[in-house]
Amino acid sequence: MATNYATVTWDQLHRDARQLAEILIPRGPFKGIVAVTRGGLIPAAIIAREIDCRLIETVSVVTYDEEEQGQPTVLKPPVAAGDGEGFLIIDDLVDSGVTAQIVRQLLPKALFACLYAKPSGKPLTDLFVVEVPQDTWVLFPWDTAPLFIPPLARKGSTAA
Ligand SMILES: O=P(O)(O)OC[C@H]1O[C@H](OP(=O)(O)OP(=O)(O)O)[C@H](O)[C@@H]1O
Ligand SMILES: Nc1nc2[nH]cnc2c(=O)[nH]1
Ligand SMILES: [Mg+2]
Repeated sequence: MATNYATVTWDQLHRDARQLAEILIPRGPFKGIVAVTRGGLIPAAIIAREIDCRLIETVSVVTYDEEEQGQPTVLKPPVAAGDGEGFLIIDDLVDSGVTAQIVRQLLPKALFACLYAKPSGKPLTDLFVVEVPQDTWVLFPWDTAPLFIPPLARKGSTAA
């Protein structure tokens, strides 16, 4: 389990994805985007809109169950992207870098970009927006929901 948590809101994610799109434009144009599902799907959709790219392929890699890291499994290969030449790979984040390494092996000629990078995964990315400490678990907007919390003054009160 992580020691710390960092919550990313929809607004923040949108801003970070637009910032990544801005630094990607001079590296393009791209034939298409390969989104690493599931986490890369929403960032890829935002970036596709900004860089004006309509061809989206997916690669599905399952590595985590909740916060538990397991053996990575490729559920769907990115067949439409060939060896990756001219393609851009988008994921939400790199943590250990295992997922990025597998995707890079499948698409050796593609550019790999993500929004957030922890130190272990950083060397596996070509571009990212924000570095996150290794001991921090990023909570994406799709992982969370607003929750009622009682006012501080009522803390410890037995009243509902
Ligand atoms: O660098 P790593 O240690 O490999 O971790 C990063 C990967 O972990 C998460 O995916 P996850 O396996 O949880 O699947 P999901 O995207 O379908 O939620 C995240 O979306 C990255 O793809
Ligand atoms: N949501 C989420 N998924 C991950 N998969 C690997 N690391 C992380 C993380 O920090 N947050
Ligand atoms: Mg993922």
